[in-house]
Amino acid sequence: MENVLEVNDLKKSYPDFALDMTFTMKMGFIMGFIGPNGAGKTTTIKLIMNLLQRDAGTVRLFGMDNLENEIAVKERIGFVYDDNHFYEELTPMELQAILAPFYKRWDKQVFNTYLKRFDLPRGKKIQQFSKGMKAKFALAVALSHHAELIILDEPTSGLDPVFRRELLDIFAEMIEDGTRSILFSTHITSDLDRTADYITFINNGKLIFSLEKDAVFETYALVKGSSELLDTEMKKQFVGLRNSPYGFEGLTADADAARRMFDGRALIEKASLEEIMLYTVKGEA
Ligand SMILES: Nc1ncnc2c1ncn2[C@@H]1O[C@H](COP(=O)(O)OP(=O)(O)OP(=O)(O)O)[C@@H](O)[C@H]1O
Repeated sequence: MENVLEVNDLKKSYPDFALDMTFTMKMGFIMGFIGPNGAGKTTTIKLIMNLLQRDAGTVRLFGMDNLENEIAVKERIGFVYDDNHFYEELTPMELQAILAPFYKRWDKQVFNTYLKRFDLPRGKKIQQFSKGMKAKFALAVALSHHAELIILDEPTSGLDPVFRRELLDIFAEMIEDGTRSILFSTHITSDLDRTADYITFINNGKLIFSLEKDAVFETYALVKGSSELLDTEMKKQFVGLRNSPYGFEGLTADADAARRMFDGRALIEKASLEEIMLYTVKGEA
């Protein structure tokens, strides 16, 4: 299966932050890109889009180098970033007139269909749109040139649950025929439980994992038991541990090993993405 995106040893350093990232993404799926504030999600996305100069590494999009073939790859990407700056004094129709010539495959009919579907007034200035309307408008633009890869930096942040759900349903619809992929960053891990096929989790500029969602839940588990069960050797098996009213609660990154080790003496439960993120980042929930 073709990789739509290959990020290899991609590096970028700031005085107190260093990104070093490697992961791949297959065509036809939704990948959720998660990590706490400052993990490097926006930096990675900007490097993929060549909006930021990398220090080292490569990015391949549709099998092509993203720098050597910048125009060709961008033609095939729909991009929504967290603070889209459109000319706000323009209306959607006026903005279309400016944007369309930049894309070989701009499709006025598709754009109009999305404006209608998202209830966006064609003749109203964008500055008069609500936050949710602006998010939908950015999405309409990203979807109107037959992009095969949609990259969105926190598309659901600041949106109400109804709106978020609608957006996620649109994502699911978009990948149905297997010819499009979506990479979207978020803090809202519950959005991913429903929609994502793959989860890429980064922390402090480093990859923690990039896995199929089901594999994440098979790999990680929450273990709950009485404190006497824990010795120093046992403690080493945990990504993070905390005391609970009943003893201890901890996250393991090897659920099978924990089952063997505790052999029925502790409760082993499915960990949510939020718990995986909290324990990994803090060492405790
Ligand atoms: N221009 C810059 N100069 C110096 N440091 C920067 C710059 N841009 C980003 N950083 C640092 O890089 C790190 C990663 O930032 P980034 O915006 O990629 O994180 P993020 O995962 O998108 O965070 P958030 O979820 O808060 O949006 C942060 O520590 C940030 O301070």
